[in-house]
Amino acid sequence: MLTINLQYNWETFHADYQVNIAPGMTTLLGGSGEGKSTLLHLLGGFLEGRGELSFNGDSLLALPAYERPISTLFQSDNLFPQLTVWQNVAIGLSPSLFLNIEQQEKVDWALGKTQLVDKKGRFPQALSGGQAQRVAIARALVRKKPILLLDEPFSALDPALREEMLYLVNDVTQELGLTTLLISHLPREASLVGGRVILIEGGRVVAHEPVSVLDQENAPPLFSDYLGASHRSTMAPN
Ligand SMILES: Nc1ncnc2c1ncn2[C@@H]1O[C@H](COP(=O)(O)OP(=O)(O)OP(=O)(O)O)[C@@H](O)[C@H]1O
Repeated sequence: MLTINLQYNWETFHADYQVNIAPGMTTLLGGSGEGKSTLLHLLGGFLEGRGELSFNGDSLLALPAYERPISTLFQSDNLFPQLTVWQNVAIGLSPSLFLNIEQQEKVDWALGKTQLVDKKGRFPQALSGGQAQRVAIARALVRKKPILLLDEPFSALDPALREEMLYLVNDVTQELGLTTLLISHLPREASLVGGRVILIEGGRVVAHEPVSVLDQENAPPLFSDYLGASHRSTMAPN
């Protein structure tokens, strides 16, 4: 269980997040500027918050980002351009890139899981956007950190590929028992991956429900307000 009680002040924006997150998929929904990324950055250790943050009873707040049991995938810039696909994954296990046999097998396993075996000698500039994000997922997989944070990593991809990535994330979350948090602007992405949804407004967690509430005729009021707005925006061309 990920236990969050975190405060952070931007100049004019005061965030105060209180929520407990169980293993599995959780999608963070909310309008632009309501505080979704701030929460992910606090969890990842990229912003220094006050309060409490613990995972299965162990406090994480004093740990620097690289010592937290967390992998983060950003929208882009997840790869090292001078390293091959294989090396970009291997660096998740060893910064020196000297891997023992067991570690090499893990890299091959992650490349298999993300269907990149035939791309392992390529450099990032020779990959499509979807392939590049699969490499980033493969690296997160070999690190075997129990918490995975996804800050809209697939928003630049076309809808079909985005769906494929979300299925992959969901698969590995279930298979490895991860606690995965995904920021999305699209409620249907939450429905696609299942699990739970959190609604963020004004720097607070204002609702935390099973994803099925999104499909209900009468969703809880806060969600129906949000869905009213986002249903219109999802009608816009992609
Ligand atoms: N670098 C910054 N400097 C000052 N204020 C910031 C900064 N980043 C965010 N904020 C403030 O924090 C609020 C929440 O920002 P955040 O990026 O967490 O929202 P978000 O829900 O992820 O938005 P979006 O969906 O547009 O990415 C913003 O409305 C803004 O007031």
